Amino acid sequence: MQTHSQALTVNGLSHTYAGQPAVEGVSFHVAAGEIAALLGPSGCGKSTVLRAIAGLLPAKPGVISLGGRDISPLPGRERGIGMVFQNYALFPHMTVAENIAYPLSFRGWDRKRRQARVEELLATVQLGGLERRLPRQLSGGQQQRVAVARALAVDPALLLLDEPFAALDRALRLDLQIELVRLQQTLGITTVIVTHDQEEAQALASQLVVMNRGHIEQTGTPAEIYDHPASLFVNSFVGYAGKIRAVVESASAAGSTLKVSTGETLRLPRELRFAPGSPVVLTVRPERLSIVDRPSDFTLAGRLLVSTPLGPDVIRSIALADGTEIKLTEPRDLRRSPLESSAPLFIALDVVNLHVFPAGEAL
Ligand SMILES: Nc1ncnc2c1ncn2[C@@H]1O[C@H](COP(=O)(O)OP(=O)(O)OP(=O)(O)O)[C@@H](O)[C@H]1O
Repeated sequence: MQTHSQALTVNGLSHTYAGQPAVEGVSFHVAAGEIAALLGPSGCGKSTVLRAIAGLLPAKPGVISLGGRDISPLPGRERGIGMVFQNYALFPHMTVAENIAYPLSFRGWDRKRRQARVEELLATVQLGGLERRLPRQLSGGQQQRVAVARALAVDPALLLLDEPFAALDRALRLDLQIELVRLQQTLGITTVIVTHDQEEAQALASQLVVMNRGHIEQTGTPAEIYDHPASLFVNSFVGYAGKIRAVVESASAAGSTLKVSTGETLRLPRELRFAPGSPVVLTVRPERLSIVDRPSDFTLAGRLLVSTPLGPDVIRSIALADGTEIKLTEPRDLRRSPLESSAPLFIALDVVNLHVFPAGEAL
């Protein structure tokens, strides 16, 4: 099966529901053949953006172009877009074959041509032999594949998926995620997926568009966003980050000094763009912390609260001197004697890579 994937550009998209702004000034670009994820908490406007791209809502104002052509004035049906909704929206009284063929009848395809296309699509989504079933006679995963096949029927230049795995259990979700990536790579179709699950977004997409309260916080590859979050919100939403409050004491090219909420002083070997006296939040990724025997300019004293094994790693919850809790992960070392709960210890921070944000930023 061949597709003609095209680049998607959304520029300055806004939408209001009954005078209430839902999304404002949303702009991003997805290269042809790429898979992008619109990621953010419930209610941040992801589905609204997707529906506007699909032509189900007007982009007021805003320009949406596909393959360099402004499609904003076109009705949804003429945009060359396939969409899979959260609940799949299959017609319950139609068979699998009829559901998939539905968009083709609008295009005036005759019966024979429709049949051949349905067969091809059923093979693509590995549902051969189930064409006469009704949706209720299928599992959730099979229903989702029918919805994907229907979205692909008209050979769209863009595939939109709104929380396509939300209704499925964890194990099946992983299988279908792998299947979707394989299908997307085989077809090379430009795809935008909406999800509130950051792990799902990182696993599926080569580009993340992180949204918060109707606007975009950051776009970038999963690694860029994880390693260089543009805001405290992004840092906290994509992956876990421990948060430690501090006040900047001095900041110069030779290094910066911070007074931590625990009363301890930390030295950072870099200049911070904060004036002395600024309240800040330090964020630390669990895998970048380590337990050490002795204090230094880069350590904070802590107490082990609990250790939980997770596959090859162990996750440790640590309380700092003022009660601030942070998490640390390290490879499970079977040779080492287990750390005792409430044992005093020192946490070495990765002072090169930790992030510093203004304390006033919403968490
Ligand atoms: N039809 C509607 N009428 C009025 N307000 C709406 C409508 N649809 C969405 N909203 C509001 O617009 C905002 C964005 O909603 P949207 O569904 O786009 O968010 P979302 O990020 O997709 O959320 P979720 O993950 O929960 O689906 C929310 O505040 C929501 O309550």
